Amino acid sequence: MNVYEMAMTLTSDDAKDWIYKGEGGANLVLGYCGSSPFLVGKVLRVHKVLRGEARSVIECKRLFSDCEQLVWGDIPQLVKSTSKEIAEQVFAVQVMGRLLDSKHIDGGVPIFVTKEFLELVEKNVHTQRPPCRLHATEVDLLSHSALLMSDHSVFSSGSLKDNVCVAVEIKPKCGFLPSSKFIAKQNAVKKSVTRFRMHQLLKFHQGEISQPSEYNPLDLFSGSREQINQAIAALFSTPYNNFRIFLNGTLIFGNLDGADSSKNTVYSANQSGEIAASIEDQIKVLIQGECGLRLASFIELVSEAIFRSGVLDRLLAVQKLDVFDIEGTIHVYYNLISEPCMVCKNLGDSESVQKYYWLHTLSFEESLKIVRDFLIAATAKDCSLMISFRPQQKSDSSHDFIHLESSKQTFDYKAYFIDLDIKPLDKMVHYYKLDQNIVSFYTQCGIQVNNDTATESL
Ligand SMILES: O=P(O)(O)O[C@@H]1[C@@H](OP(=O)(O)O)[C@H](OP(=O)(O)O)[C@H](O)[C@H](OP(=O)(O)O)[C@H]1OP(=O)(O)O
Ligand SMILES: Nc1ncnc2c1ncn2[C@@H]1O[C@H](COP(=O)(O)OP(=O)(O)OP(=O)(O)O)[C@@H](O)[C@H]1O
Ligand SMILES: [Zn+2]
Repeated sequence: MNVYEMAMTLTSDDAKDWIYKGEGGANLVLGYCGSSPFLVGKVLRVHKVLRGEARSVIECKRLFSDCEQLVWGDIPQLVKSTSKEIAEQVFAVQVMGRLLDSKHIDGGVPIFVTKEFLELVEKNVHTQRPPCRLHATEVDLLSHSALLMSDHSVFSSGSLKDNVCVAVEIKPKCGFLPSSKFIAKQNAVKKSVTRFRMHQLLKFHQGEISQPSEYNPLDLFSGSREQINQAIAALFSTPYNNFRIFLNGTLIFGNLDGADSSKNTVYSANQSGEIAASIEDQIKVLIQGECGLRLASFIELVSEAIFRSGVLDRLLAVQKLDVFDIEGTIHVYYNLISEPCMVCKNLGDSESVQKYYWLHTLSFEESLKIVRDFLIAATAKDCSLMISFRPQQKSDSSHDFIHLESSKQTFDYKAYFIDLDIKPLDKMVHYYKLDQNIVSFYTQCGIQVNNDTATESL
């Protein structure tokens, strides 16, 4: 059955029931505030386009290029998708769901939306959109559909009234150090300093953030309770677009936009104290205990959920499908598009030429697999994890749960990945250039590198 057949159409009359929830670079996310039982506890993910991007270009653009049809050819439903929303749903469920465990995936349901609905919604949320996002992007009024998903910032999407829920959203980014032999000698630092750390320093230099994040993805993915705890504590200090907390679906910590303002979210000692006190106060509906201890208990709860669920172990395994690193995969990409390799063209020494030559001898089938795995890994490096908690309800013990000794309470929890979008093949050159910029900035700055907690002299 076509997914649209069981769905519905949102028209101008429905627009008033959809409120601003958040947005990233590519999508605007709306929360439902109406009373339709089918929609309570749902969010709507609406596509955006770059402001001013020629409509005719978008209209003509096919969903998948010829080469992408080959890359994803063994998932017929994906390449035959008739809308971006269907492609997103199929990719999330059939590709990412199989790798990450379908229990943590919500593909959503594509539903029809009229142009008038999109226009009205865009107008209604206008004042809440962060200026930088508003300036750069607008709702794609030519979309005929949007993705309806469960709101993972609440525990149970059916009835919001019945219980208290605190949820965290974490964008963990890449959790391992690459070891590919195709990493050039001058870029060897990539094997000892995380991409996240180096990118933070570049963003700081470019004025995008006011201080590099204290968060270290290696801690979060370490599998050690103590290090996971450290990672969560660091996310509290510098949340940027990597960390948010919601109370009953409303943001209480971090920023909605995931863009400039959140990238500038650095708290002074005073502010940190005030914010910690405010969070302490707000989470008392979930966590019992003395004031001053509840936040630490909450961090312990989040860490324990990550530790016990193993959800990041799976994510890490998917990220590691990027075996060759972009420095190897970029050559293979040129095999696929049947164009002369722009990287080999600029190689100086014959040793490197020989090293990369091997990649150009791979068969088309082998090249397809390498690039495909790289793109899947790219999605896994950019997705977010939402974990929602509620006090355990005796009547319903079917959920995963955690007993927290510090507050002597038991909590149900659920973990879902969001933003499992397919990455376009034509982003490969961008990936290569950005990687080279990140690493060359780091090395040129004369940073003393011994390990990931290197002494930096910026
Ligand atoms: O390249 P990165 O690591 O900066 O990741 C981009 C993200 O930046 P950030 O996490 O802030 O560093 C970026 O996030 P922001 O827009 O900066 O919040 C997007 O997630 C982007 O993906 P897409 O182009 O929307 O599909 C992301 O692009 P991809 O690399 O995942 O394609
Ligand atoms: N199913 C959901 N439940 C609750 N909140 C959600 C859900 N999906 C998205 N959100 C909120 O909306 C924000 C933007 O969503 P999303 O990350 O999907 O946008 P995007 O444009 O694809 O992001 P990116 O810039 O990373 O590509 C998220 O950070 C999250 O706070
Ligand atoms: Zn090459």
